[in-house]
Amino acid sequence: MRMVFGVWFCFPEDKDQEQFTKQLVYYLASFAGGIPVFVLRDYAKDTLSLRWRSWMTSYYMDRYLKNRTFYKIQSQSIIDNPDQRIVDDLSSFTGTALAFSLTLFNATVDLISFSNILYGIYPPLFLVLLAYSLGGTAISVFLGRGLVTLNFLQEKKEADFRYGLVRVRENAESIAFYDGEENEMQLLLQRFRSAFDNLSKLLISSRNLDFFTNGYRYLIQILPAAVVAPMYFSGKIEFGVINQSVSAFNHILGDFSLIVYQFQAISAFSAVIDRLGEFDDLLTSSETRSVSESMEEICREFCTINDPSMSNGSGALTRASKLLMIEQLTLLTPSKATLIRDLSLEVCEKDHLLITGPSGSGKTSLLRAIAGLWSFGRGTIRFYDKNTRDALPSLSADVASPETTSVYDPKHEYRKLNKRNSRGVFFLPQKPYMVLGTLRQQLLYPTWSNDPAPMSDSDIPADSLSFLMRTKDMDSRPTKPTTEDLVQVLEDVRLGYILSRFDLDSTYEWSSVLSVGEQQRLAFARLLLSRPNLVLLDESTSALDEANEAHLYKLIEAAGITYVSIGHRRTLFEHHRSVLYISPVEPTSALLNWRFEPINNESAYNLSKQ
Ligand SMILES: Nc1ncnc2c1ncn2[C@@H]1O[C@H](COP(=O)(O)OP(=O)(O)OP(=O)(O)O)[C@@H](O)[C@H]1O
Repeated sequence: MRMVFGVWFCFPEDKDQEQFTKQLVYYLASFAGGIPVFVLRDYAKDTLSLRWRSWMTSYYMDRYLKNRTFYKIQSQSIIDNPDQRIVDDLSSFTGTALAFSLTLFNATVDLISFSNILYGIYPPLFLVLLAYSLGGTAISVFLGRGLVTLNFLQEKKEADFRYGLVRVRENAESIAFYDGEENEMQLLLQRFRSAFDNLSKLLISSRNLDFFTNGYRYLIQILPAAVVAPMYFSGKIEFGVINQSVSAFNHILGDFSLIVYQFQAISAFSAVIDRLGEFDDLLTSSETRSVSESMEEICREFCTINDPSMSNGSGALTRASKLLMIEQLTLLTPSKATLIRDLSLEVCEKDHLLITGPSGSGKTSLLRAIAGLWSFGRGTIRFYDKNTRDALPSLSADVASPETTSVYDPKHEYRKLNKRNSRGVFFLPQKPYMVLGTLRQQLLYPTWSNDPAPMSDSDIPADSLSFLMRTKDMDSRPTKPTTEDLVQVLEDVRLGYILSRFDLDSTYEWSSVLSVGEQQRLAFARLLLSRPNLVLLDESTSALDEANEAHLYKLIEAAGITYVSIGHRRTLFEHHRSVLYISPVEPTSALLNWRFEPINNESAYNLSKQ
């Protein structure tokens, strides 16, 4: 704005008052017209930036959460702080990219307008200015070359420090029990110091660059007056032309020196682009790998068998009741040590299996492989979905896999469906996971979200962004449990009493306000609501007393859910039909390190003694 009005409003040196008044009116009129234009331009820029950021955030989150990329990044420590890249980097990328584009556009318009003026007054001045700014740009790029790396590191270190503080918040109770404040303080200070040291280096580099930038900016200021003044004294030009040339010179200098003046902002922007580029490459490679799933050495297959096959004699019936088959499965650690060798087994309906063995023998890794979270090894894991949509008692859910197409192929009995997950299988991890939200949301997780009934397009507010209004795929969701169902299931898992303390719709930090045993019972409540065909339980009752453990196992058995549990407790044997005992692999032996046995009182006793 200053740029536009500054040149128009100058005093006429011949004391022509009429001309002065005319210019004053022009000035005020442009001022009145210009203000809304400039304010609305900034508003439009910020709104566009916000919308762009919203779209990019939703796009990146989608890819981050797809194909379990978030899990791979975390478990293999592939890149640092993906959360910071999604929150801060995307925000500054969209904001800065638009601001730079606008600055570039303004500079181009400015350059075109003022080049004519300056070139008309004295062409060599224009050429000197061009040479000066090109030289200045080259020197500032040379002096500031380390700034991109320093900015990159600064982003990382700040994010590491913030993550350290988040971990203290998340693990407040454990830290308080350990009296670990001093250690935490040291660890956090170490992270902060690292950010501080890097920032100090960044400030020194910026200061050095500033010496040059300021010298560059002010050294040349005298040039236009020095060159043009002799022309005025010799009467070749009028007095106002000196002002005009100085002003035009400064404008063109600013336009040509965009890189010099904005170097620090540009280097910070480059660091953001580097971090986002790294993240984007990782997400793309994860997507490509999931497309070529057949390349994975541990092959997971999902098969659907049609109901008609169940009536084709007893053989077909046996086959139809199969839920899970593992063939020749060898599990390795990332460092290629063998955990489990050539495991083959099958789990049929109601054939509840207990997996046991010493700590570190690979039980959880086996469950991870079944869930598709562990890819080190080889072999086949096959899930069967009988498509028995109405075979289970209907508390509230219909769990037959909605993603599969029921296909009966008489030649092969089943067909590979190449999908990553099946709604017929549910996993309860060792550590109960409580989502952020209400008690109702805890219970509905992960099958339903707490959104209201299906939204039609007309329900979506006109100004909302469609990509932020995501709901779960309606067709694939079983019927949502009612409030009565939720209360009933809490009673079933003996958690009814918490309703006197918390409302179903109250929000708390549930992992802090519920005991671990209560959280485990809540996880069973989720399971009962979802009613899968098969559940894999990883020490999911470890925090419970024996009476509650027995009660929960009876509940899921009565609900028709087949379960595979990992556990060490002797009491677990009575709830299972067979046991898989895994022992640590002997590096020098080629023998199998597992044993599969039906459970009877004697074997239960012997195995529990090992
Ligand atoms: N992400 C990983 N990277 C490297 N090694 C791992 C990883 N996860 C597990 N391991 C190793 O694999 C081995 C088996 O781990 P796993 O968690 O399957 O044991 P587990 O039998 O379930 O033990 P526990 O009974 O103590 O829970 C362990 O030695 C463990 O250190």
